[in-house]
Amino acid sequence: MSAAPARRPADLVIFGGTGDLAMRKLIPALYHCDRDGLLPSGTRVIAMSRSGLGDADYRDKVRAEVSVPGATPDDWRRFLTRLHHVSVDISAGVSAGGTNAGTGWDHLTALLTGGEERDRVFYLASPPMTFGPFCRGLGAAGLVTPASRVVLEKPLGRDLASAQRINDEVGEIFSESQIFRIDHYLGKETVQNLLVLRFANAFLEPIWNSLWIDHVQITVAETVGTPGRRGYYDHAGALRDMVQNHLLQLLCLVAMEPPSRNDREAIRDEKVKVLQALRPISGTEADRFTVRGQYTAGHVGGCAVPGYLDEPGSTPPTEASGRVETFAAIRAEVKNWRWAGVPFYLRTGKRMPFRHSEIVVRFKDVPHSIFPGGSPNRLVLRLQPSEGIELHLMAKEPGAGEVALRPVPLSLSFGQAFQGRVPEAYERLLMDVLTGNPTLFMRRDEVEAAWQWIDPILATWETAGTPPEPYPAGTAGPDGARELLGRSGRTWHEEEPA
Ligand SMILES: NC(=O)C1=CN([C@@H]2O[C@H](COP(=O)(O)OP(=O)(O)OC[C@H]3O[C@@H](n4cnc5c(N)ncnc54)[C@H](OP(=O)(O)O)[C@@H]3O)[C@@H](O)[C@H]2O)C=CC1
Ligand SMILES: O=C1O[C@H](COP(=O)(O)O)[C@@H](O)[C@H](O)[C@H]1O
Repeated sequence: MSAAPARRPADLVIFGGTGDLAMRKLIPALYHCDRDGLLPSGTRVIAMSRSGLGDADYRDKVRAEVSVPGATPDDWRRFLTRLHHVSVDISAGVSAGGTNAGTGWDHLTALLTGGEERDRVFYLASPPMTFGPFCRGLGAAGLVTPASRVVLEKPLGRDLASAQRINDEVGEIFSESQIFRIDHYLGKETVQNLLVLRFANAFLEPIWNSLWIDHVQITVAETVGTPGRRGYYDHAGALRDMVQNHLLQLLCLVAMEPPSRNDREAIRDEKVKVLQALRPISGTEADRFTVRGQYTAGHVGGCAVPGYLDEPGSTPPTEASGRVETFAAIRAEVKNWRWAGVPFYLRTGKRMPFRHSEIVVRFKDVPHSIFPGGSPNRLVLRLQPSEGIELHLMAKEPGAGEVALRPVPLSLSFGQAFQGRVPEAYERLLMDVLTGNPTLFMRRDEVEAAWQWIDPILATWETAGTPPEPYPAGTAGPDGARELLGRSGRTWHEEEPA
């Protein structure tokens, strides 16, 4: 495991500790950190929600709902003793000066201020509109010290204006160096490896530009739908949930200039420049260069699944549910010297036929072909389900007679090359927060530059008055996504010869 162990015990307060993110990702990641000996003794995880659970109820809930392959009873026992739960309703507010008896804030204060001194990390795994009130609550309760840190989950806000408002509200309580804006894609091994591939190998840089590269495809396809998440997803959609953050971060890492140092500010400076160079897409261009879809009933992995509108959710579908996109595809362009004229095709969707996330860099045709057939080289960076890199080269099919060409992949599988379990992104990132390393987190200007580009697309979609194109669950998205590339004679990677 590459993460550094924490040196001092900490209190990690997870606001939203009963939610989907906490139960599916954060708690399993913390379990692994604990099992790998990275959490000093005395480190506690304090979950917060309105649920009214006590410590014992919360531990039972975690044990019943969280599954960790290979977990042992002893490891569970030790880990569970670290868990606590505090009930609080953020909408009830908090008042300064200790008049919060019975609100949950007094309970949190007692937990954090009694006993040995620990680092304090506040992880906001709750809807973004609760971030400001929660930080105000912490400030009023006097719980923020100069060494405290706060982690903000994505998407930060719904648009540029709300992101700025939340950043301002959080900034009233925490300084920028205390704020860790998380995008868990930056904690994935292959994503970090992209920087190493580009900047620790000499051969790629000379061809990493519009002279050699025809286009780039970035795909994050999921088989999961959104059961139980309607309350969140109806107000988010794929553009806010996935493109504004994960896909744009991937695009930045592919397109950025070489930073002068492996240093958090140098890397973040280069990413911001890419976001600022994105060609704006609005009005009629949004119709030409973007596609949105919503899944209907279908089959995924041989099982029948309902459409988005029939997903069981905490709330019944509304008019907003009919307009929300579960699939988005965009033809983006980075307007600078290196990338002039190179389309970056971004695509993400729920209920796709396979879970696969990848970046495909498609090179240009050879300038003069002396063999029949053949196809351009492709560099494929696989993020999920297994992580690895493939370089598709042209090779001659064995045999006499006329030369026949076939693309053959040179493959590197991280699982095979590096023995042992590859840590989940959240393990790495949680340890970075606990040890105070912000390199893989987003700076305020990055998040806001991303919204600046997303906003006009959102505005066009919201005023369009047309619903997203339907696509059956288990298919590769609406027809429009194929047409987005097809207009230029290109095809999505999975439709090219293997
Ligand atoms: N789920 C995922 O895979 C990912 C989610 N995220 C982000 O994480 C955040 C949470 O998402 P998710 O876990 O899916 O959402 P959920 O709706 O599943 O969970 C929300 C959590 O916040 C608590 N909460 C909500 N409102 C209040 C309130 N007023 N006072 C106190 N507690 C409150 C809820 O508890 P209760 O209702 O009991 O009070 C619950 O614990 C979102 O910002 C999302 O974008 C980011 C990456 C991945
Ligand atoms: O941030 C989010 O990410 C998950 C997908 O994460 P992955 O690591 O499993 O690829 C997505 O399902 C969720 O909707 C979104 O909020």
